[in-house]
Amino acid sequence: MTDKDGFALVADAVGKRFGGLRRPGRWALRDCDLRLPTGRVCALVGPNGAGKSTLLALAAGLSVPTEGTVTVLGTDPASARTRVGYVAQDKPLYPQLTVAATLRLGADLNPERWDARTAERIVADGGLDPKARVRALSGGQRTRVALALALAKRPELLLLDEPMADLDPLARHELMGVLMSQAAQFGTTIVMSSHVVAELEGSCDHLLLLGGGRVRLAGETDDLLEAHLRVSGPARTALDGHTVVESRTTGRQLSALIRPTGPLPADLRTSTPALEELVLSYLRNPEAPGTTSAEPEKAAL
Ligand SMILES: Nc1ncnc2c1ncn2[C@@H]1O[C@H](COP(=O)(O)OP(=O)(O)OP(=O)(O)O)[C@@H](O)[C@H]1O
Repeated sequence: MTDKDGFALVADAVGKRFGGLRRPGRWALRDCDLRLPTGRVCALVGPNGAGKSTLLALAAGLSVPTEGTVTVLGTDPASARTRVGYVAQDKPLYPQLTVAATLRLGADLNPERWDARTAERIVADGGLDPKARVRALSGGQRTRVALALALAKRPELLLLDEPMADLDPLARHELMGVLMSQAAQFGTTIVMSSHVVAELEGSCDHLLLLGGGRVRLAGETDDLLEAHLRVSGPARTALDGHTVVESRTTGRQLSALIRPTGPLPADLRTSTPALEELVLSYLRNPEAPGTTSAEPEKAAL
């Protein structure tokens, strides 16, 4: 038993810097520590350039960290590759192949684990002609083929980089349902980056928010929501001692999103924020201190 058992994805002090030794670029990821328990559906959010794709590529074993270690399914990412499904942001496929030939290639590359029925059903549900060439498909149709390949592999960890970005609303709804049923049926861990937070609400039970290459929020969604409060009350109310993520005063009214660290002034009204509101507050306030474990502050209440 190691401290990494029970986790699908672990990052220990991971940093990634692009560029060569002579001209090193900026850090795309820095001091990244995270522990994602097995079986979770994790939303990976953050502004453009935050490091989401970089983290997913490291977990997929397509790139190596400059410092620190990434552990996937208890081993190094390259060794875990057959047990991991990865759909990159640009959904790379062979343009000259037909849809049917693409699925056959998936089956040939994954002889042990291939679930042909799942692949064929996902493609058929999108009304795709198996004889159509990939180059003739729309962006959303290509995404469907890429998701069919990744899901048919029956991965233990599924890494999806903005999988829903170019799907129409019905396709999003349907494929999100397919992902959720895969997670429920096989205990698949899913990490899914997205800019549409509302779409992740209700599906994701874990949240990872990156900002400027660092982890700002990480934990079970319910714990993170419980650790925060939306408060409103008289403008002069002092919030000293509490962690203020965002605060606004309009006339004589104060409204704020905080992580309380003890009892609050009696004249404040409080409510639990929605996930989208929580994420937007952190995105609007890049300097607000994050938390990677909701427990210590809750314990202080
Ligand atoms: N191959 C590369 N070479 C040089 N810099 C890179 C490379 N890939 C990413 N970066 C840089 O690393 C940082 C993180 O990029 P990354 O693509 O991981 O962000 P992201 O959170 O996925 O962004 P987005 O939401 O726009 O997709 C950015 O500053 C980016 O310019």
